[in-house]
Amino acid sequence: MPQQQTTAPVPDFSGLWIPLVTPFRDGAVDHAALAALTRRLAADGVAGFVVCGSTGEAAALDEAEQLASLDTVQAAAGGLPVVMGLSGYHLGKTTAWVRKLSERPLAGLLVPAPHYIRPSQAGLLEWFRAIADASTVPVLIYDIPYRTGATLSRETLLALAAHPRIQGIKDCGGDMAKTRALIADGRLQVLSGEDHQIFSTVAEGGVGAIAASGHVQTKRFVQVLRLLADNRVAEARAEWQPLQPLIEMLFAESNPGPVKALLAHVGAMRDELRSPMTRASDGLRERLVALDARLSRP
Ligand SMILES: O=C(O)C1=N[C@H](C(=O)O)C[C@H](O)C1
Repeated sequence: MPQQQTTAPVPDFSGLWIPLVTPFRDGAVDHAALAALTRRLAADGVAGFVVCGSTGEAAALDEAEQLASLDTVQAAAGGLPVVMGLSGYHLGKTTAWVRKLSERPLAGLLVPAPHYIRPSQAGLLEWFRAIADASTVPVLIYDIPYRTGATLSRETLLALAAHPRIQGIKDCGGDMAKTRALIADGRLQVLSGEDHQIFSTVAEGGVGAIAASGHVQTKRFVQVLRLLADNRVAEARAEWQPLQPLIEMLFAESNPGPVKALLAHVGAMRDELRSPMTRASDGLRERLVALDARLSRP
């Protein structure tokens, strides 16, 4: 009798993933706007969605709001995969949340190092292993030292790559040598988490990006990644170069203020954030609107 196959298929995290903003209306999550945004992005060719990333202002959402946002996105995503972001620094509470989220049909969990407490590399190994053990869905490491205060070393990341549930990394580490080592190692799917590094990371062998800027000019971002996947580097560069000033402007003030300002300008949502995150300044909004209009001309 043939042996039963027990190895889970390797999930595919390639392409452009959107870490969705959370639209608000008069202080509450605007589910109608979130669903409409998800449907538009799916039609524009994105590979999947991240709910409750940093761009989603997850820190300002309670658990019920996070789960309701996830439900809205999963219902509107047209079958595209959805990853859920989480964060914390209390291991017991975080693993309990991971177990609860694992009951959902998720493509993965996006997990940063615990913020504020700055554990050792051994402590970081324990954190990610405990979370991956608690999860029944794939885990993507969210390496973002400038937000968490904890730097994951190359050795730690390579050790974590041995865990069967840890399948990828959203790389905001700011260390191209580390990025290259992970790509060369080949066990983790490397996604750029820094919008201005999408081209270089994917050209060097990364599989894709999780990029807030992809909320706007979506088809162009999708096209850059498709061309790179086809090794059409010169054509990809021609699509990529006009996007760079846009990315610069979208991060000139705290994300997601600028991207929400632009989405509000086209009527996709209200220009509303939860404190302490704030709206983009009027000057930046005007410059963004003008640049987006120029990029939208055929
Ligand atoms: O929400 C995310 O995931 C992203 N976060 C980065 C940030 O920390 O601002 C930016 C990236 O585009 C996506």
